Amino acid sequence: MQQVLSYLKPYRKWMIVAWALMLIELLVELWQPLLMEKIIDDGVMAKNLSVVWTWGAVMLGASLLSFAAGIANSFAASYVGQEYGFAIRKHLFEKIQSFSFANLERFPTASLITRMTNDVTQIQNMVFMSLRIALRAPLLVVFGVVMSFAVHVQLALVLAVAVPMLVMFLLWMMKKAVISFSLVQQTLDRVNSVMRENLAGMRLIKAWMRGTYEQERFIKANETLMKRTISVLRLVETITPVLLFVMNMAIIVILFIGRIDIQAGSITAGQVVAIVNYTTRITSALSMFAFITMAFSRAKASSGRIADVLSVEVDIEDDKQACNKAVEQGEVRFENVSFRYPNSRVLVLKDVSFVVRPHETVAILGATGSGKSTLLQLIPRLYDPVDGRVMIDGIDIRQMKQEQLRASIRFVPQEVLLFSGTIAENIRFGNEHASMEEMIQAAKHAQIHDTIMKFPNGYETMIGQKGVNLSGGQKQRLSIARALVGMPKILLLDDSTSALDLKTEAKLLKELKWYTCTTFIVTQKIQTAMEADTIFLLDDGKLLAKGSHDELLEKSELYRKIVASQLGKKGHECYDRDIEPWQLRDKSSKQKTT
Ligand SMILES: Nc1ncnc2c1ncn2[C@@H]1O[C@H](COP(=O)(O)OP(=O)(O)OP(=O)(O)O)[C@@H](O)[C@H]1O
Repeated sequence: MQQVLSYLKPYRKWMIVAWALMLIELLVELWQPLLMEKIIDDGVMAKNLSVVWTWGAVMLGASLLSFAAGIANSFAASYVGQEYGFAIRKHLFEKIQSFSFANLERFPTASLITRMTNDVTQIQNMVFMSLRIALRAPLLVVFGVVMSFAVHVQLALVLAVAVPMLVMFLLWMMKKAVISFSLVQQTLDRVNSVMRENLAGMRLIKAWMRGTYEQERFIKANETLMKRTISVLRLVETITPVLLFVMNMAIIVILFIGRIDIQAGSITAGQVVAIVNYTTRITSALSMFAFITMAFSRAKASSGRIADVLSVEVDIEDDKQACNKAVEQGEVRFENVSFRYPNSRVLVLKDVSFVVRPHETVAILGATGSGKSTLLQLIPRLYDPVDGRVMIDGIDIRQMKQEQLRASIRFVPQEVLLFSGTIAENIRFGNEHASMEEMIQAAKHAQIHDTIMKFPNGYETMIGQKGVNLSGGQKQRLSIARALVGMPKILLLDDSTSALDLKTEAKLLKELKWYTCTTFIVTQKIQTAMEADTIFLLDDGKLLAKGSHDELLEKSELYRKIVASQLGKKGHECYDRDIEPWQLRDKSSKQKTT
């Protein structure tokens, strides 16, 4: 809570103003029963109309002052609440942006969204309440009892018994409510997560007719949320009836004793009315506790969840002495690199060592799950190895500024992610300063320019969320264009040409030679690998073999098997470099069918 509340510091002045206004309201409220006492005893009972008029006017003026202070306090409280919410959301967003992949994996996306929206709103509400009623209510209770003693000690004793009992009861309820509200919040996360998965996978759900299953999943999550919310509301809703019962009993006792004392002449009617008035004001202040309890319990649960995000130690940060040098050559060296994902004990890369010279093209082949994507992700330092080191241009990348490192690398992940916006905006995501010519050039090299020109609005064509209105191959080529426009020193293509036909892919790979960058291409296709200068053969996280196509045919049994399984030919026949790779596939498939 303390960490989250520390963001209130810049609004201290406004908070003081709000509390000062609240104090004016409180003072008027505490003064009013005394004014009533005066009007009743010196005016009504003494039949002195001028006292009634004079003190009635004072009471009216005090009420107007309290009303104005209340409105001004509301404005100040809303201002602080909104500004504070804005600041926390901003800090949360910045913190999440600084997360490494490993940090991100700790929090489900839906949970981060709930924390940034619903949890921040809960804290905002608490701040508003703290400035508006949360402090006023307890002060009113304490000073209400004190003032009652000032009016009449014997009658005030009734309040001195009832109020502490109720306060104890409220504290006990608050403790229980905090636990229940944190459960509600977790269930809300679950509902958000089911909804998010459902919306993201709607096409698959419809195509596979899994609507009923999804509906049941949602109903289950929604039902749990409803039940938990009802149970916590029931808890909180018992507060007001208990409160009213005890305070009404207190009023009956005060009136009973008051009647006897009036007859005995030890108290005036005005004093009894004043004490009853304090009692009703204390009751209303205590009943605010139900709302305050609710708001504080929710805010406590929410602040814990927000603090969880804010206090995450970002595990990939720039070293203080990190060099601020851009990548110049693009030489990539792995020295005995081993890696396991933070949430796993299994080594995914095992003692991998290699050097890739600047401007060389490397194809990475290997079975699914052999660690190809993982190897690529270590180059822009999305994760740090558990052993060994990754070096670029002779510098350990942990000694480089991440901004410099990543500015020179363009990573095209396996799963294409496009943003809603125009095609031009999506390509410029790779280089916001790219001119139209540079953009077209990148699109041409990525073999997507002609397709774009066929769209009625060309480069201004709007792309739907995640590129829904594009084919798989179009999306892949667009994401490659986006990488090329950044003129990278190191280009990482993670199976990014899998949806392309062999002819288009071969053209694209040829155009890549125009770029003076070191290129890593993860692929499952032997024809793609054959285009590279060097092929890495990964097997179960180990770099089993490396070399050119010819060298691997000679020295690797596994490579020969892959070649034979894909091309339907004996390895040595693939030496025939007059045949374009896509022709090789066509030829082999024809052979198979004849
Ligand atoms: N974020 C992660 N957390 C834990 N384990 C992971 C994570 N990502 C991948 N793995 C595991 O690491 C291993 C290597 O995965 P990787 O994605 O690098 O394989 P790959 O060779 O690229 O596979 P594919 O060809 O299917 O894409 C797999 O066993 C996978 O289950």
